[in-house]
Amino acid sequence: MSDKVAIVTGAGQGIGEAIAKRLAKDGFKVGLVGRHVEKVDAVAESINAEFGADTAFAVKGDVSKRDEVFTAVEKISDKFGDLNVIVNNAGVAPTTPIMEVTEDDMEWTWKINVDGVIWGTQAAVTAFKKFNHGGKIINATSQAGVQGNPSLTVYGSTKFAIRGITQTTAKELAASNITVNAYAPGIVKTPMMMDIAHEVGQNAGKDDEWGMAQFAKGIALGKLSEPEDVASVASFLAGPDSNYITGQTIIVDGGMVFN
Ligand SMILES: NC(=O)c1ccc[n+]([C@@H]2O[C@H](COP(=O)([O-])OP(=O)(O)OC[C@H]3O[C@@H](n4cnc5c(N)ncnc54)[C@H](O)[C@@H]3O)[C@@H](O)[C@H]2O)c1
Ligand SMILES: CC(=O)[C@H](C)O
Repeated sequence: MSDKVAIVTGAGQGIGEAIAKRLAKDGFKVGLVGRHVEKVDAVAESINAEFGADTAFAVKGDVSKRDEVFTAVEKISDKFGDLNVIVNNAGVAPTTPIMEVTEDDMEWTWKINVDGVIWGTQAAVTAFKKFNHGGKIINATSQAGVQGNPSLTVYGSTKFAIRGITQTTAKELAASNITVNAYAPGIVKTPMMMDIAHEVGQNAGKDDEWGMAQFAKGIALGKLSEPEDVASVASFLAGPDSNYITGQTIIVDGGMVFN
């Protein structure tokens, strides 16, 4: 059981929702941050119904905007009186065949996926120091940040970048008793992945199932993961058993953990 406080960004659906629910089950107070406040409110309500009122608290915030991230972290840490873990989960994944990449694709995707990790890290470290203790930073990369995926150059470049940020910040923050790690899911059944499968299928004149198969066959087990599989790794990284692990990326593929 934990009496600690965690924040999860992009917690309105998919992997972020699963992580928020798992950390609540682990005993955390959970702050949920999302662009669409009605979605994170709904997840917070379901968590409070299951784990007790005031377990979860939702705040609107766009992770690409530094001020909104700091405001969200301040609101949540003020509400619960502490902060111990942040999960920089929010992300977007446009399908971008290399010859179709635009400047907007690059700016939009990097501002959310990469800037969002930087702002979440800065805001969390600011809170850890305010409460005079260390903490844990957990970033969302991807198998697409470990191996190149065709049609995902822009997205994949952000996920490779997040692995690098995880390593650099882990070294910078170790002296402050702050660990930084990342989870790298394989192919997980979420709206993001369904959208990619649809786009890839459409681009090839095929159906969504064909599009999904283009990714699953490239993954070690060729199996799809559930958001809860990823949440189990986030639970480990948020808990005390991972206190001496930092700068690492844990691959979650087909419901199994690889490294
Ligand atoms: N689904 C997969 O197969 C898969 C695999 C590997 C990695 N990932 C990563 O896991 C994370 C979650 O993915 P998912 O599949 O649950 O995605 P999803 O699209 O289903 O959910 C992402 C959530 O993030 C939110 N979000 C997007 N931009 C935001 C912003 N600017 N500010 C705040 N919230 C924002 C969305 O509203 C959504 O609720 C992402 O970082 C993704 O790159 C997903
Ligand atoms: C294709 C993939 O790995 C996800 C979206 O990160």
